[in-house]
Amino acid sequence: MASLSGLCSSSPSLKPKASPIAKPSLLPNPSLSFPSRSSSSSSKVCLLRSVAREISPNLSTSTNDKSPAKPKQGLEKDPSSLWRRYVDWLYQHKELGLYLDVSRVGFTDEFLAEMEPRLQKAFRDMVELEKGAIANPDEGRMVGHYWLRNSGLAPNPFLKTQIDNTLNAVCDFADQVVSGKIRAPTGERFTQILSVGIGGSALGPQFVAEALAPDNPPLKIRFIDNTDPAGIDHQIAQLGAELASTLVIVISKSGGTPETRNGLLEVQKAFREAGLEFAKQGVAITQENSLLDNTARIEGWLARFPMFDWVGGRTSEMSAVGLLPAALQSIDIREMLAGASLMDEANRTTVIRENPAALLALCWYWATDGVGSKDMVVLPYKDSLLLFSRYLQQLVMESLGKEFDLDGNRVNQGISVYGNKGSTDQHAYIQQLREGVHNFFVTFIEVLRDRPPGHDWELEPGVTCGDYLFGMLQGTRSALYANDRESITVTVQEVTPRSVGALVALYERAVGIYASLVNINAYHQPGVEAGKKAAGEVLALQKRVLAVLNEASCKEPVEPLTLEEVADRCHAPEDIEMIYKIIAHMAANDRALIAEGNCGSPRSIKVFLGECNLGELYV
Ligand SMILES: O=P(O)(O)OC[C@H]1O[C@](O)(CO)[C@@H](O)[C@@H]1O
Repeated sequence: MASLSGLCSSSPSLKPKASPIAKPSLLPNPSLSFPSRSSSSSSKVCLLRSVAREISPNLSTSTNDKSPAKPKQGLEKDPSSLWRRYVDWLYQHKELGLYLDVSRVGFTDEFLAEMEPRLQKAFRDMVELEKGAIANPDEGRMVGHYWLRNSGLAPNPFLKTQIDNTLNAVCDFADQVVSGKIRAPTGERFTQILSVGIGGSALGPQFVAEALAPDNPPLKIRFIDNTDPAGIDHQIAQLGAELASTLVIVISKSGGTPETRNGLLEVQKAFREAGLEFAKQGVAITQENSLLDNTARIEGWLARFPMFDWVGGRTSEMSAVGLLPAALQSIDIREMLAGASLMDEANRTTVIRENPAALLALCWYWATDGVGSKDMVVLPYKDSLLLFSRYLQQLVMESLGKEFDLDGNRVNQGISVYGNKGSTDQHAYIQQLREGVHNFFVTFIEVLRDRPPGHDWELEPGVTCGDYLFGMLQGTRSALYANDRESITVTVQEVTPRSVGALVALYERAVGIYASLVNINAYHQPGVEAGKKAAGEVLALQKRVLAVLNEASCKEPVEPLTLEEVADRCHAPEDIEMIYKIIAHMAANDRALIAEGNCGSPRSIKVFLGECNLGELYV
């Protein structure tokens, strides 16, 4: 395309073919304190262990008398009743070292009784789903992410073999890359991974890398997860000469997501400019015969791994999507799968208080009145879990945020999720949570192990840095509860592949159960299509605008057009605002576009191209 310049640019560099019109610049006018002494400086007592008990199937003895139909009263504040509630409801998964505390959510016996049959229906739905029912009716698809960590559950031997073969292929390939058997074309080992993907094809790998990658992984990972050219340039620039030893993993279930395609094209251009052969460093993870798969096959990329039709993007962390990047960072993916599988097993019981995912779903329903009336604030008190809330944002909101229920009723369901990490957020928005608008419930994620053994020290007598983090969590939980703000606490011993696998599985199942409680399809995302379609229409309109301008700019003399004239000639008078935005955007990016008038008053603008005869390019 010809050189470009334009609207709102201070230095229009183009020479319009012929124009009597002056071209003025169109730049717009412009403490918590802790006791410092402790009798024991190295208390190793595990409070949770000391109160954990074998869970009995009896229902709660809570004294609150609320039901979903009634407005909520204040929460239980009597310390001994609260302690009893804590002990009664504490869920423990011994093998996973995972605890779930729902005592600071004020659900009542009446609520439980009301929800019991609905939860039993949800359990039956999950059984059917795991057996291979078309649990995603709109797309006519099975929903099989649970089979990924226990291929024996797959509804037929063909799928089981597909899962096993893919896992073996991922492990083999990762082993060969890490050991140096597979090398970059220069003969060096691969040192970097550049992952290109978006949404479910990025968020899981990002979360897991942040949570589990060792300090010095054999391959370091970075991500292109947008079509922001500056962001892409930044990632490529950061790789510098290491582009030659970078494995580029392009991940897209559909194989046709525009942002991912753009990322790939940009990376391929960088390879060309560096004199590198992309195909020898490219890996595709996508559905068989997708556009991406065909491209990778025809161009002879280094490797291809399958995505399955029955795995959704947001539940794909245990497929090749999540496993390959993790294995290349030497994260133990079989442990991740084992953690997820153990959690799945726990979530198959029909005894509510022994089923952690059901407990979560129940609490979500209680806290949000089953209509998303409150937001879920996720606060991991561990830096490495920073991206858990972002990961959950897609998992929960893309799954539950639906206009219609399964019977076609308009329900506008969903639960908003946000969060960052504690105690950092203490100094950002906890003020509002404690005292401001009461439109949320909190999920604390607690990690008992502060540091690897042998590294801890007391920065003041009896108190370590991790004790402060612990204190901040407990203090925030208590302070919120004192002001009737409900919270759930999920506790794990350590951040390990096993516990991360378990966390992913816990939330995947909670979303499935909750979806059943509110009778929606959690496995499609029709709302996303509207935005994608509209974006396509904007780009099509941009091409029409360019074609119209090209024609007017090829006249002698050049015919500058008002926005109304452009819109009329595009046969799109109703799109005049979008046309203005298109022109402003192109002008801001030095495209071959000259505009006169005042940027701030669109009616005064007249626009033409700095060059004509761009021919058929825009048609
Ligand atoms: O893996 P794909 O097909 O590129 O899709 C990426 C993401 O786009 C969506 O389809 C819609 O945003 C997500 O569900 C998905 O995770």
